[in-house]
Formats: sequence, C-alpha cells, structure tokens
Amino acid sequence: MSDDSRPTPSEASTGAPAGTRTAVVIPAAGRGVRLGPGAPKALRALNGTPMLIHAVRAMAASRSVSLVVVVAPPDGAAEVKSLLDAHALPERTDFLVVPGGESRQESVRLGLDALPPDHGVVLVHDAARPLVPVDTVDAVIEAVRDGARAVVPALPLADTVKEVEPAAGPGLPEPVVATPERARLRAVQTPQGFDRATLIRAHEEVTGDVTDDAGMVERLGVEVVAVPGHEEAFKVTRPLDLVLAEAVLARRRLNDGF
Ligand SMILES: Nc1ccn([C@@H]2O[C@H](COP(=O)(O)OP(=O)(O)OP(=O)(O)O)[C@@H](O)[C@H]2O)c(=O)n1
Ligand SMILES: C[C@](O)(CO)[C@H](O)COP(=O)(O)O
Repeated sequence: MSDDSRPTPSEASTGAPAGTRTAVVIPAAGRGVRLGPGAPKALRALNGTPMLIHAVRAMAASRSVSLVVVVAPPDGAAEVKSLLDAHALPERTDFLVVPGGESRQESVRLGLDALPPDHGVVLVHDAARPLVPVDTVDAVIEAVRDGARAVVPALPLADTVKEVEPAAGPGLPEPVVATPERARLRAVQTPQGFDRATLIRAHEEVTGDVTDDAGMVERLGVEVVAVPGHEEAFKVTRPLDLVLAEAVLARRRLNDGF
C-alpha cells in the first residue's frame, strides 16, 4: 500500500466508507448580543471551559465523527486554533478552523466551503448548544446514514404558541391572529444532519431569511424528518441560560462522582 492510499488515523478509527463518513460544521462566529456585553459567546466560559470547547467535545464524543470544522469569529481564528490546541480532544477526530461571516447562514457556508470531498454526511451544530448529549448526535447521524436527506432533533413544546401581527405602534399590544395546534409543533435543535450534496445545494440556491439549515433544505422541496431532541441540547441565548448550563454541568459532575 502506498502512503497515499493509507487511511488517515480518523478514517481508520471510524472505519466508515466515504459516503457515510461524517463531518460537523460548528458555526461559532456570533457575537452573543442577547447574552450581554463580553467576549464572543462561543468563547465565554462554562465551568471554566469555553462554550466552544464543550460543543466541540460533544461532537467529537461520537465515534462516527471524523472531522470538526469550527467557524470562528472573523478576527478570532488564531485564538480558536490555540484554544483547540490547549484542550484535550479525541485523537480520532481531525479539526479545521475557518473565519466566519456576518450571519449564521454565511458562517455555515464558509464552513462547508472548507470541507474536504470525502465526507458524505454533514452535521451543522451551534456552538451555542454546548451540552447536547452524544446519544442525540448519534441518532441524527444514524437517521442520515439510514437514508434521510435532512434530519433535525426536535422536542414538543411546553408553551402554547400564538401568531401575532406587528403592533400598530410603539408600546401598543400585538393583535393575536392564530393559535397553531401545539401537538403538531416542535422546537428544533442542533446538530442537524444532512446528506452532504443536499446541504450544499441548499446553501447555493436558497437566499433570504432562514433561521436554520433544515429550513433551507425544506425550501428546495426536500423532505426533512425529526428525531427526538434532548432538553440538555438547549441554546445558550440569554443570561439565564448560562445559569441553567452551569447547573447541568454540576449535575453531570455529581452523577459522574467527581
Ligand atoms: N455571524 C454569525 C452569527 C451566528 N453564528 C453562530 O450561530 C449559532 C447560533 O446563533 P445565536 O445563538 O443566535 O448566536 P449569536 O448570533 O452569537 O447570538 P445573538 O443573536 O444574541 O448575537 C451560534 O453558535 C453562533 O456563534 C455564526 O457562526 N456566525
Ligand atoms: C439553528 C437553531 O439553533 C435551531 O433552533 C436556531 O434557529 C438558531 O437561531 P439563532 O437566532 O441564530 O440563535
């Protein structure tokens, strides 16, 4: 066997053929405006470790994941590379860091542009969902490997949801126009999983306001399916979410006995 034909360590350890080899793009380039002033959200600490490192570890915990592409704040790629070097991460996983863009959509696209050709399954996972359990990651990957072109982890809602019209002026109430049937609604999380070609086509063809990658795939007319999400995969968005995230980590430490 020539040197070129030998599998890389990550290919050898996951043992997956190219069609099912799995890469994850982690958009981590947001400012975190809703979290309040401070460092970019992904670099803020949870139990002393940057949120991004928790998110990277959550993805690399899956034995199916052989590559993680981190999309860093536009001026923070060097800092993110140093962070990855400074923290213990599984050796079976390869890492790339690229600078991000102005919107989440643009950041994901920049991450996709950096993917080498040999990964047929691509996950997109928010750095802002640092605590997703590995079982959820594996369930998404398995559904794609089983033939779904787009998969989202999703949870039923606890609140009733109303559709409203914009208020007629500042300080005025918003008229409620509809109450969708709650039993049919789901709160959608990440990682979202895709057949690579479908996700790339969505990012090439779909423009406009879309808040998640599966929404872009829906606009292509391609079926998206939901698998059970997890309450610990919540998105750290506002200050109270930091309190919850610290509490989840404390509970894990207690359960792990240290
Ligand atoms: N230009 C952007 C904006 C967002 N994101 C990433 O997309 C994920 C989900 O976005 P969100 O939670 O909205 O993060 P922020 O945009 O940072 O938050 P905010 O809207 O409060 O500023 C985050 O991991 C964030 O880093 C990104 O990579 N590039
Ligand atoms: C992708 C996402 O996490 C799915 O719920 C969500 O849409 C991201 O929204 P944000 O406003 O960019 O945080």
